[in-house]
Amino acid sequence: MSEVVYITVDSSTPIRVDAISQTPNWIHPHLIESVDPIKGRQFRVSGLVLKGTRLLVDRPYAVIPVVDEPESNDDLLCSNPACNRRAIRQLGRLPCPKACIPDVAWCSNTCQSTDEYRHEFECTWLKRYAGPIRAKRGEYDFGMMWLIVRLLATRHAEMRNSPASVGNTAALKAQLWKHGWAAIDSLCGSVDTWAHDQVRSWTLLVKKYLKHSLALPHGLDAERILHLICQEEANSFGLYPRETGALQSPNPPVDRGEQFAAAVYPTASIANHSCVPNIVHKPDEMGRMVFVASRDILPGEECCISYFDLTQFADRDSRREHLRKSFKFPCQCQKCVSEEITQEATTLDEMPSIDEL
Ligand SMILES: C[S@@+](CC[C@H](N)C(=O)[O-])C[C@H]1O[C@@H](n2cnc3c(N)ncnc32)[C@H](O)[C@@H]1O
Repeated sequence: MSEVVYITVDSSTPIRVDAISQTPNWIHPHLIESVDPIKGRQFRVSGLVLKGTRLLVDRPYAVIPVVDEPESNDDLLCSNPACNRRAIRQLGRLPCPKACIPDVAWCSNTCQSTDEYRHEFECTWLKRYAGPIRAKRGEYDFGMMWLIVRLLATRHAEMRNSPASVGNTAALKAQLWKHGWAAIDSLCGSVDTWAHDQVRSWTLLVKKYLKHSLALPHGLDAERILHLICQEEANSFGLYPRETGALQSPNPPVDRGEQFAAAVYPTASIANHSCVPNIVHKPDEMGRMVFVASRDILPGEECCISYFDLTQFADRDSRREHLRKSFKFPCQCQKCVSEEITQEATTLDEMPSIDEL
């Protein structure tokens, strides 16, 4: 299949994300990983990358649909993680034979049978806990926990297919890019980042709903699952129909649309945030995260995405407030750092001099 997707960064120059094929993952040869002392891991480029160049196509390790009224909603994604396409009712989508929850569906018989082993892992848990969690804790906590269960379900399927890949740390260290569970295992995120009350609430959720049991046979201890929640919360992406990170949007600005899914990506999660990003990102029709350069990027430059819709939080104070509340880090991007320096210089200028005192 050869499909052309246009990502519009400004109305005059459409960026062409060319021929996204069926290849699973793709990383541009100039894209490298390095470490920043403040931000941690980051993407850089080792050579010039021109505007419009595709830099990354990354398959999700786990995805959940985020839709209202799943029974009638054609935005519901196929549960087979190798597919993730829309499961359209009129094209004969299939619900779970055990009727676990209406949010689970497959676009075809092939996808359903391919996904049988992985889905079996989540099915009993969903049937038993989805209703009570939704009723007692609400949709956000349910989605967060289901994403954790789906991460564990993919790990479960990965262990069956290639058990060595889950535990062979020496071999994994030799790889340039980590794959599979090893990549998820190395995601940033720790309990220290979160408020005490938040950690306590997650600890209770782990104890009540996510510990190793017959309904959830993951074999990991409660501390590791709590750490996985912290990793998921620091690294998951909302999936939206239009691109995130366009700086010069058309007038009037076009937002990125309604969220239809949430996902965790092994490689895309290395990207740090910038309020002046040089990458736009958008999921393709299979839920793979696609990064495209939104301007020319010079050798050695950091490549950043925007973690939120820049059309919604335009001024400095609303950006900072949103980052602090939703992402829990003080932004150290080029724009925020230079605004900080300007602010400090203005404050110094406004202070009375010694002669005036
Ligand atoms: C999705 S991860 C990005 C990769 C991460 N740097 C790592 O080491 O794996 C998000 C985390 O990176 C850090 N980060 C990302 N963008 C940042 C920014 N603009 N300023 C400071 N820290 C940032 C924060 O710790 C944030 O919670």
